[in-house]
Parts: sequence; structure tokens; C-alpha cells
Amino acid sequence: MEYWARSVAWKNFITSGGRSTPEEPDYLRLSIMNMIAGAGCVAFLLFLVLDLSGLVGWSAFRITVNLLGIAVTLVVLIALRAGAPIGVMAKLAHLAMFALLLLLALARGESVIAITIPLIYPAPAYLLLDSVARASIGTALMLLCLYAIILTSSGGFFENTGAVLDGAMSITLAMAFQAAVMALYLRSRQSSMARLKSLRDILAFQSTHDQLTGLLNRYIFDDVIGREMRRRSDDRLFAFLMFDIDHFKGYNDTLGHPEGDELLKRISKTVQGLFNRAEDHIFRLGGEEFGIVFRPRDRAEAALMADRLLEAIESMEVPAQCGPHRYITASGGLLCRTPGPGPEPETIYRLADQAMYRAKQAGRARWMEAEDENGKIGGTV
Ligand SMILES: Nc1nc2c(ncn2[C@@H]2O[C@H](COP(=O)(O)OP(=O)(O)OP(=O)(O)O)[C@@H](O)[C@H]2O)c(=O)[nH]1
Repeated sequence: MEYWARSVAWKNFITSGGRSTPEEPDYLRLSIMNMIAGAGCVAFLLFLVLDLSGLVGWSAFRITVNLLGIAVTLVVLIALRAGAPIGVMAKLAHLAMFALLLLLALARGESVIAITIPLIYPAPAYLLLDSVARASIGTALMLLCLYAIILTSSGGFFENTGAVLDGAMSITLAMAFQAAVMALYLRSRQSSMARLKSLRDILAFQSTHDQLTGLLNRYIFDDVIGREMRRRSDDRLFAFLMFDIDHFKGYNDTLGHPEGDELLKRISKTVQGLFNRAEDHIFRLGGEEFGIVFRPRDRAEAALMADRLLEAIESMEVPAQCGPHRYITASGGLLCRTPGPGPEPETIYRLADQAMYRAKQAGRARWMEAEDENGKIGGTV
């Protein structure tokens, strides 16, 4: 089990740059992979030239590895152009490059640097996957160490030019691959993070907003009430105005539910026009019931806002389908108090609801002020 987990981690570690989503044509990844394969091809060609020119130790094995390197990178290039999946080709190229660098190093076994480079290649590559800052530090450190090894192990820069060139080219190739790994990884991580974020935003919006009107819903009501009741930043009052459209059932029954929905949307716009301060919260609490949490300076201002709202709804001049009024009206309940420790959100809701019920009983098209359990006005609590 542990071996399996380790081998999977290793596989991810080596091939992480090659992840792709096959359903999306990813032109950036395609370009990067084309670039890597092209650069790989050129680099192996240069290795070959170095070998053949006798600048570095010549061996049939070395030549074979160089030729293999050219062949693999050419296959990758051609396959990419023929439309092979980018992710698969990236994995293939990445693994082949690592294996070939290792073989090349073994072929030149007398040089410490030549063997070391491919072995340390995955370590900084892993570092590079995390962040650009860590990547830069990791890269700088690795380059410093490698050049220190080159200078010390080959007995001076000018005495073994072949080994130095060989090492430097290996480093360059490795660095190009690390940069590509980082670019691919960061890009794929960024796009999946962006997708996740937009999904999270959509879900957060949908869970707290009413689909029909776009207003806040009952789900977030308790949170808002709790927050507004606890606030200390502002010494204005806490007010909760709840209202319900009168005889909405009759309106729906006569004109149909789609017309009823339209009316709900229009009324929500009217409320938004009136309660338009940044700190106002407007809810559709259910059916044809709405609520507004706002911060009046005093009770008189809260009462004025309640009056204005009911007037604004009637002034929409939507013909009522039943009841004594010519136009659609609404009835409300208002609760007003100073913020601070006090009743729970459900108590606030219940008190305002009771006040609204009294307004309905008294003939509708009006609002009443909430009273607490002791019969006192909500605002004096
Ligand atoms: N069109 C529409 N109607 C809804 C929606 N939600 C609830 N309703 C309707 O709202 C009506 C509410 O009816 P009642 O609770 O009897 O209230 P009312 O007729 O307004 O009576 P009062 O409030 O006493 O004046 C019902 O007919 C519900 O079907 C909705 O999203 N869209």
C-alpha cells in the first residue's frame, strides 16, 4: 500500500506538468509543448555534435542516447501537430526527457556533474510547482550549486571545456523543462481555481438569494438580523419591516401564477428603489412576504419609511382583483429597537409577523408596530 502510494506520488511528481482536460482545446499548453519538444530536439542535436566533434568523450551508447533524444522529441512534435492529446504527449515528453538525461549522464559516468543533474532535476521541479517565488529561489540555488560542482569537479573551468559544456547544456535543458513544468502546472491550477471560485460564487449566491426576485432569502435572514443586532459601529436604530401583499391569492387565481410572479418582481424593484442604502437588506421571506432590515435615525424615520413603502406599492397602480381597494396594497409589521443583546432572530420575525397579522385584521393596506411579550412596543425594549 505504502509502495503504491509512493509510486503514485512519484508518477504525479514526474508528470504533473502534463495534466490537461481533453474537452478543452488548450492552445497555450500546445504552444508550450511544441516549444519544449523543439528545444529538446535542438539540445539533443547539439549533444550529438559535441560527441561527434570529439569535444566530449565519444561512445556508441552516448550517440545512441542522443539519437533517441532527437527521435523522441521529433515524435512528440509530429504527434502534437497531428492532434495527439496534449496531456499524454506532455507526460511522454517529460518522462522521456528525464530518462534520456539520466542515460546520458550514465554514459558519461566519470563526471560527477553529469550524473548529478538528472537526479536533482525532479527536486527543484517539485519546488517549482508551488509558487513563482519558491521556484525562483529554488532555481537560483540549484544553478549556484551546479556551477560550484562543475568548477570543483572538473578541475577548473578552462581545463575540461567538454565536461563544462556538457554540464551547462544539461542544466539549461533541465531548467527549460522545469520552467515548462511550472508554466503548465501553474496555468492548469489557475484555471481550475478560477473555475472552482466561480462555481463557489454561484453556489453562494444561489443559496442566499431568491431565484425569482434576486432578493436575499430566508436562509440568510438569521445571520443578517444577528449581525445587525450586534453592531456597534453605528448608533442608528435597528428596524425590521415585514410586509405581505394583500389578497395575492385572488390576484393569482384571476390572472394566473405567471402574472403573480411578475407582480412579485415589480414589487421587489419598488422596494429596492426605496431602500437603496448600502446597509439596507431586502428579503423575500416566502410566497408574497417580504422583509427589510434597515437603520433609521429614530422611530419617526422608521415609521416614515414604512408609510412610504406601502404608498409606493399602491402607487404602482396594479389593479386589485379582489378586496375593497382599487389597486394592489400591502400590509406590514414594523419592529424598531436599539441594537445590542436582545431577542433572537426568530423572536424578531415572530413579533413583526404578529404586528403584520394585526394590520391584516384591521383592514389591510396599513402597517402596525410590533409589541414584545409584555405588550410593550418593540422599539422601547
Ligand atoms: N405567483 C406566485 N404566487 C405565489 C408564490 N408563492 C406563493 N404564492 C401564492 O401566494 C398566495 C398567498 O395567499 P394567501 O396566503 O391566502 O394570502 P393573500 O391572498 O395575499 O391574503 P392576505 O395576505 O390575507 O391578504 C397563494 O395563492 C400562493 O399560491 C410565487 O412564487 N409566485
